[in-house]
Amino acid sequence: MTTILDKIIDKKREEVALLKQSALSYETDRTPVSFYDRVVSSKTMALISEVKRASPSKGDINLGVDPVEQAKIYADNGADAVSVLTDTPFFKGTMDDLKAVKANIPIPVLNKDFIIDEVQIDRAYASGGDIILLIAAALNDEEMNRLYRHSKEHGLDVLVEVHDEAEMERALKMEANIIGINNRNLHTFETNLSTTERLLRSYGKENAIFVSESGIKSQEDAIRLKEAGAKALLVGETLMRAGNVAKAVRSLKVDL
Ligand SMILES: O=P(O)(O)OC[C@@H](O)[C@@H](O)c1c[nH]c2ccccc12
Repeated sequence: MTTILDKIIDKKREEVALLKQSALSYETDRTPVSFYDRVVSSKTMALISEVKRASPSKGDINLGVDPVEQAKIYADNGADAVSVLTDTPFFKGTMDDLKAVKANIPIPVLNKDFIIDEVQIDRAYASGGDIILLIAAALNDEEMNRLYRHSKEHGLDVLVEVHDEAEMERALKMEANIIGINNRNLHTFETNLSTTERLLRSYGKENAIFVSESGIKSQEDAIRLKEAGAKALLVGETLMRAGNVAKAVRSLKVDL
């Protein structure tokens, strides 16, 4: 069965091939801002708030958004990082969104994309990204390790995303220090917060920061995930649709 994730990755291979042909060189020298350090010393549950115009599961979410204005509201109201979706064909985001956001906020920025090659990491680094996403469901062990090391060589934090026990084992084996538990199954799009609860019952004592991702709507959800052992949340759609974004951000910042 070809799933949406397979389709996205196929398309991403074309994009990467073009990117390599364009032979841009991404030499820059900057020191990324650490999300890990910020979370380790935080007394509240950390919040990664996302700029997401559209998605394959929800269609158009908020096409009129100004990414910079949205990110500023996030940062001003206590978000610990801003995630910017940069995939264009499926999420209607761009690398320019990431650059613009980075230029306007002091907190770390996550380049949310389907990373399959070093060239994307170099581009993220040069564009101001501080955190890279590596999705276990889209990469084998060799790829994950290689891309993880490449990111670390640039001083980038890496969020390793898992959805089940087997992927969690792989993330722990490579000693990922930030592990995202995606409540959404990227093959079927089903979202269930009990995914975080189940995985943290088995692995919550392991030495990593656990981020619960997707499908988070309310302060009750945040508290439930805190009780499960998550130290951070990744929230997109709820914030992109909120009538009062500032208030929505503040309501998701709960004490640990
Ligand atoms: O909009 P939500 O349900 O709050 O989800 C945010 C984030 O977790 C989601 O965008 C996401 C998690 N992992 C991904 C991987 C690729 C693209 C998107 C994602």
